[in-house]
Amino acid sequence: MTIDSAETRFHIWDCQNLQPSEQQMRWADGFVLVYSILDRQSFEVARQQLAWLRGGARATVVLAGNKRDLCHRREVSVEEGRLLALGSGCAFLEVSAAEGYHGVLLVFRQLLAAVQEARAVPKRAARLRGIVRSISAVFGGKRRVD
Ligand SMILES: Nc1nc2c(ncn2[C@@H]2O[C@H](COP(=O)(O)OP(=O)(O)OP(=O)(O)O)[C@@H](O)[C@H]2O)c(=O)[nH]1
Repeated sequence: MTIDSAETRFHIWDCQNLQPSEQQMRWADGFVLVYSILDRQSFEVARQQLAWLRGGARATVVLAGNKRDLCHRREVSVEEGRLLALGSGCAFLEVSAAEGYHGVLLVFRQLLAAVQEARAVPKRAARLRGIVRSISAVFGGKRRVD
């Protein structure tokens, strides 16, 4: 897939179970949780999965409400989806997989951005520690910064 003129290859593991296995958790850089906006039960499943994913590993997640083309039959409001994502600190989109590939492309673009952001945060923290250490060395401070 070409995103911002860079070629990005996604390997997708379609996970049907309620919780990903340990192997899937180790394998994945990020997760897309999809529910149908016509089906409240699928939203509740996504809520459970999100709680589980956000619990231990602080996984990178994008929440996607699908079938937006059928919004006259909607059971889950856009606000509910947005609120769930907001409370879990993940990205959120409503899309329609039936109306061409653009919505799906947006989901994967969001996922890539979230994964890149998650990877950048520890690097930024490490850089900051490096700067603080340098300052401590210059001023001969004894304070440890780990
Ligand atoms: N109208 C509409 N139909 C959709 C959309 N996305 C999927 N569908 C339809 O919903 C049905 C289920 O789609 P699947 O792709 O099989 O969904 P799934 O969740 O992977 O299903 P499983 O393989 O059983 O887990 C199919 O008939 C699709 O054509 C959408 O955005 N809009």
